Formats: sequence, C-alpha cells, structure tokens
Amino acid sequence: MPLPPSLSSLRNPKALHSITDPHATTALDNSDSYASDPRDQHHILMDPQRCHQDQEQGHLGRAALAIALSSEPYSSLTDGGHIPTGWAQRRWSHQPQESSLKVDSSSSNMDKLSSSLENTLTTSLSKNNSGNSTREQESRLSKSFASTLSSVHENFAHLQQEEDSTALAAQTDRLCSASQATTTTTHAAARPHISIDTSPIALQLRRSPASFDPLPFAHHHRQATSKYSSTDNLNNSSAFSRHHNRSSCSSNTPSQLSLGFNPGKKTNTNPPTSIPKVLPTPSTTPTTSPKRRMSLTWNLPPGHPKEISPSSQGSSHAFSSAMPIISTPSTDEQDHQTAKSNDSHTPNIPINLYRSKSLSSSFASDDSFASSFSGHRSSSLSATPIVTSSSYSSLPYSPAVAFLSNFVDATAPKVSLDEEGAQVGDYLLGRVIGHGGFSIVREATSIQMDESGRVDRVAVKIVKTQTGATDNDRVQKMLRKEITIWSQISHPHVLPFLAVEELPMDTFIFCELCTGGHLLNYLSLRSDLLPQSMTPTTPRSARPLEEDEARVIFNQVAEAVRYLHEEKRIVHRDIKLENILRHENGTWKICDFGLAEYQDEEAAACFGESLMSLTESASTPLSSPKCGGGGTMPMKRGQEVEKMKEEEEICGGSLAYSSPEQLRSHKPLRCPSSDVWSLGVVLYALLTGRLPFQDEYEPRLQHQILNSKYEDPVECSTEARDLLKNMFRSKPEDRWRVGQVKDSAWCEGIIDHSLGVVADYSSGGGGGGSSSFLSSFRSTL
Ligand SMILES: Nc1ncnc2c1ncn2[C@@H]1O[C@H](COP(=O)(O)OP(=O)(O)OP(=O)(O)O)[C@@H](O)[C@H]1O
Repeated sequence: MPLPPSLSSLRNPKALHSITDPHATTALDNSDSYASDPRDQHHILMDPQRCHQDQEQGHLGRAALAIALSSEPYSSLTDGGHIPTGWAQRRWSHQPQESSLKVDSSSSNMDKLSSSLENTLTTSLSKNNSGNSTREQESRLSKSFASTLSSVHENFAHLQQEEDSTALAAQTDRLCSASQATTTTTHAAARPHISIDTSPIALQLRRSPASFDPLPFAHHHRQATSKYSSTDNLNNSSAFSRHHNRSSCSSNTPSQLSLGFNPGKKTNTNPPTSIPKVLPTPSTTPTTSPKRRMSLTWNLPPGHPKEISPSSQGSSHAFSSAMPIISTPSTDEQDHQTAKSNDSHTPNIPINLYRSKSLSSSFASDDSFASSFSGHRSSSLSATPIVTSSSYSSLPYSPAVAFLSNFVDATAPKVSLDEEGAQVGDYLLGRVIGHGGFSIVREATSIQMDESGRVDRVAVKIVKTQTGATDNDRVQKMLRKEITIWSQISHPHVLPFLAVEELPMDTFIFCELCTGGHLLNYLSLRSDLLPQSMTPTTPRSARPLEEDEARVIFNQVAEAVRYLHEEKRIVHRDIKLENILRHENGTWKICDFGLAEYQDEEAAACFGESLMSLTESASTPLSSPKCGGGGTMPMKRGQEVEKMKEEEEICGGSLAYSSPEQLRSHKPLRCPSSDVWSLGVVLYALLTGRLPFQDEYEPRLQHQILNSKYEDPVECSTEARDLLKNMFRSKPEDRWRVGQVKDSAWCEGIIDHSLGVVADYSSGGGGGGSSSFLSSFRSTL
C-alpha cells in the first residue's frame, strides 16, 4: 500500500526527524521501530519491544542519526509493501547505508556522539520517570545536554567539511529537537505553558536568517507569544537558561526560544558560538497562512510517566511544543469532545487538542503507552503488552501526525479538483447550480477582491476530460469548439465568457453568474407549476407573461440572436427556455454554445477555424442541404461525407424546439432559420405559458412540427400572432429572418396601428407604465 498522501507528499521528508514531542522523539531514537497504524495511517506508532532491543544493543540514537543524515527520501524508508494486519510487523525496512551517508557512522566521532546522546537521553528519561526530579537534577540534565550538543557541534564541524549543509541542517534539527523535548518536558512542570520554537519557521530562520520573511508567520508569532503569557517561571529556570547558553542556543525574547546553529558556515571548525535562533518580534497584524498553522498542546495527568516534576503532582500541566501555532487552549471536556468529533482523517486539519481527559484515559487504559515512553526500563517493558492502535483511540491525532501535517505540501489537493472548496485558477468552487448533458455547473468565487473589496461570484461549467460517453472524443471536440466560439463573442444578452482552465481531469469554463435562473424556471415559478409543466410530455401550461413583459424578454433574446446571425455569422442551434438565463440585474442572456456552429467557411475563418479540416483532396463542390435564410456553404464531397458521418452522431437540441427542416435532415444544419423557429417556440411559451408543439407521442409531435400545426393563441395580440405565424413558416426560405423579427410591429411595440399606440419596448427598459392600458386594450379586442 502506498504511503498515505499526507506523508508521501511531505515537502521536506527530513522534517520527520524534527519531531519534537516526547513520543515521537522516542520513536525516532528507535527509528527502526516506528510504524504506521493500519487503522489510521496518519499515526506513527512505536514498537516498545523493538525500542528495548535497540537500547540493549546500544543503538539508541545511532539509528536516528543515521536516518537523519540520510539523503534518501522518506518514501524509500518504507517497506514499500502492503500494510499487514498487525502494525507491529510494519517496520521501516531501511537499513542505514554507510555509503549514502556523508559521515562514517562507525567513526569514533559518531560513536562518541551517539553514546553521548544516548546517555543523556537515558539519564533524562530515567530521572524524569522516577518522579524524583529536582532542580538539581534538572540542572544536571541541562548540563549533560549542553555537553552533548557541544559534542555534536564538534562533529558537525566534520560534517561541514563534507559540505553537506542539508544533512547538517537535518542533523541540527534532529538533535535540537531531542534536547528541546527533554528540556521542555522538564520545565513543563514549572509553568502552565511553555513554548519553544522548533518550528520549521525557526529552522528556516536558523538556516537562512537573511532571507527569512517574517510576514507569513506573524500569526504564528502572535500565537506563540500569547502562549508564553506565563513567563514568570521562565527566568527562574536556571536549567533552561544555562542549557541554552552552554549549548550555543539562546533566546532574544522570552517568548521565542529556539535551538540550533547556522549550518551555512562551512569553514568554521569550532563549535558555533551564536546561532540565529530568534524569530522576529511580532509587530504587525497577523497574516494568515492557515495551512501552515497548528498547535500541539496537551495536558498530562498527575503521576503520568511523562510528567516529570514532583512539583507537578496533583495538578494537570501542559506540555506545549510550539510549532507554527494556532492554539485552542481549553481544559473542559466539551472541547475534548469537539476535538474528537473532528476526528476525520483529513491530514490538513491543523488543530490538535490533547486534553488531560483524553490522555489520562488513554494512558490509564493502556499501560503499554507508558512503557513505550519509558521503554528503557526493561522491567516495565517485559510486563507490558505491546502498543496497539487502540492506545490512541481517544486521540484525534497523534502529535507526530499533527506535526507532519504541517509539512504537507500546501499545494497538495485536499479535495478533488472539481469539488466544492477546490481552487481552480483564480476561483474557489462552490455549490452546484445546474446540470448539462456532459457538464455540471457550479458557483465559484474569485480568490481576489476587487477595488471595492468585493469578491466576484461567477459560474463555472465543468466538463470531465473523460465523460464516460462512448464518443468522448467528440464531446471534447465539441467542447473545444464551444470555447472557441463563446470566447470570441460579446453581447449584453449573451452570457459573458470569462476564462478557461484545462486540467488533466476536467475543463473549467468560467462565465458570468446568473442568479435568476433560466426562463423556464421563471415561467414555472410564476404559475407555481413544476418546470416539467413546460416539457412536451405534459400538456399543462404555465401562466403566460403579460405581453409587454414578454416583449422585453423576447427583444433581448432576439437581439442576441441577431448579433450571432448577422455580426458573428454563427448559429446557436439550441435556443430554448433553459438556455436563457436571468442576470441579477434583471437582464436575460443566452447561454450554452455547445452546439453553436459557423454558418460558413468565411465565418469559421473569422474565428480562426476552418470547416475544411479534412485533408482529403478536392472533389466536386457541393452545397449543404437547402435551408432558408442563408447557411449554404460549399463543401467537397469526400469532406462532406466525413462531416456528415461525424455530425450525425452529435445531432443535438431539443425536439420541441426543432425546426421542420432540421427534422427532415439527418444531420445538424447550420442555417439561421432553424434558430428563428426555436425563437418562435420561446415566444409562444412566453405568451401562452405552453409550448406550441407538444405531444407525448413523438411521431405525432414530429408531425405537428413538420406541418407547422400549432394552436393559434387567440388571447394574444394580432401583432404577436402575426409574428408567430411568420416565425413558424414550414419552409425555411419563407420564414422571417431574425432581423425581420426584430423589426416586427410586435417587437417594436406597435400594438395597434389604427389607434396609433406606440411604445418602444425594444430596449428592454420596461414599459410597465402602459401595461394595464395594453391589457385592457387587448381585452376589448
Ligand atoms: N452562468 C450561469 N449562471 C447560472 N446558472 C447557470 C449558468 N450557466 C449554466 N447554468 C445552469 O446550468 C445549466 C446547464 O448549463 P449549460 O446549458 O451551459 O450546460 P450544458 O452542458 O451545455 O447543457 P446541455 O446539456 O443542456 O446543453 C443551465 O440550464 C443553467 O440552469
């Protein structure tokens, strides 16, 4: 089984070795002995048995050092196989390979370093776990650490000569982490909160202080500072300060302490004396960088093996390992419950709460955890069962996981790229607002604000690269064409195209958002009928619009069609109520150019395309099937045959809106007259609340269309009925073109010539003032 994404996408694999919490530190010191929990792969568990063996064999520290120094990526440390049923069997198969290390792990230097570290850790743990820790012991421990680190520095000088700054940095981090963990634990008893910065930020600062940009971490600083509110004991902590002084690690502010030294100094053979370690004091408004914030805070139950100071007995203390931090300090059980309820496996949820309740129950119910911590004591170990995944059952995340999640590549996808919350281009995807044949349409919001501080809301049509359709290639080809056409047209009543993002799995077309729904919705809602009422299968009707309102809408749509036909020389081929959307400003816009076509070669050329895409040699020129109102075009026979074959399969559109010539043709036509017919269907629906051609039995429906048999809407004005008649002419060549439609008396608002009542509704500006007059006038007809 491959590594879980949260681990496999670690930005810095070596970060694993900077884990600072005591569990993980112990695990790292027994680096052959930690494993992935099969129940939750984000957990790293320890094998105390193995820890013990390591210690017996004197490997404590050495393996960790070897791995820390290894330049191998983290993934290569895994066994690469499947996760067996028992977690304990899953161990990293990595054997430190001398050749891959920049240092000779058998050199005396290394031995010295290793055993020094080992001794220090052992001393630290045994003292701490005996519950007899005193200030004196703390001090001794600190000294011991200081000398260890100084020894480490000497060894690092050797490493520096190897010019391996990366390995050096990892080593530095690792050792500093180890020392901090113990020191911090020692001091956890003396104060409610202590925050030692071993975060990547601090590490970055240590590595390249000059290039460190404090801004993104301002929030972290603030948090860390606030966590340091209790600093009263800090200055009293002789061990702590001595440790820092003697180990060449210092603090400039009480709120930010960090350990380390600058590995960039390659020629310095002496232990470094000062280390860039202090984060800039926060002074600015925090800048959020939410994906890189987290907190590890947990309280230890009194008497717990991890609780090391006698002064802490009877109380609950916090151990805080500060990383890029958002702390949600709380001590009540309710918070713990909240934390538990958040126990999803989302690796990037950065807040981790470890409450005394959870730990005490966890520890109390499973001594193995305690023994794993004090694994060097063979007596307790032998009597203790191995750690199981249930040891962690009450914890939302292990500290190690929480820390690791901080290193997950910020760009790693957290959700599928076409799901709500995903970022595509400059937009964040939102809820689904519509469905098409091969698409879903979502709302999306811009990630940038405009000058007035507003965030743009747009719509995005998402088409999968693999739609699942057998003719997927064709679907993709049509999509290409839709984008080509749509991106080059611009009209107030055509839905504006904004951008396109093509990702491996999906194509995203961003366009203006129309919050008012489509025209079918609009009609249906008015009459409290379901949208189905307008489908050919149901003879029921919606309440018609007032003629003047219908005129406003129709004029906008017809104007857009006129623009397409006459200015752009394209045909829409799918004009219907569902493809006319209402913008929040009340205007109507045509959308869906999925079936749009160029009227002829010339038109195609204007869009930078060629209808003659086939390379076949010339043959007899032909015309496309006859259809009135233009749309003829020369075509070569071979090409046409191919084209016909292709087009037969992509013939689309809705039957209820189909023109007679389209029904007669076995391939989609590119003649504008068919659009005019469809436009007539829309007009009829607006005026009557029903479709002109509808029948549940399809052949009967086709018959109606072919013979242009529709019910004359006697309730409408003569001008409206006249217009409909001219739009529903069977022969395309007799049918009005869209320009004639636009110039019609009804569209012009010329209702009754004899009375000279003229109102101009063509601009879409309304004309509601004369509405009642017009209605009453109609009723007198
Ligand atoms: N810009 C938008 N604002 C609001 N809703 C939209 C927008 N674009 C599309 N929709 C909704 O999504 C539906 C489907 O969109 P569209 O017609 O563009 O997809 P399609 O895949 O081309 O559909 P079809 O299969 O019907 O051709 C529309 O009917 C409409 O309800």
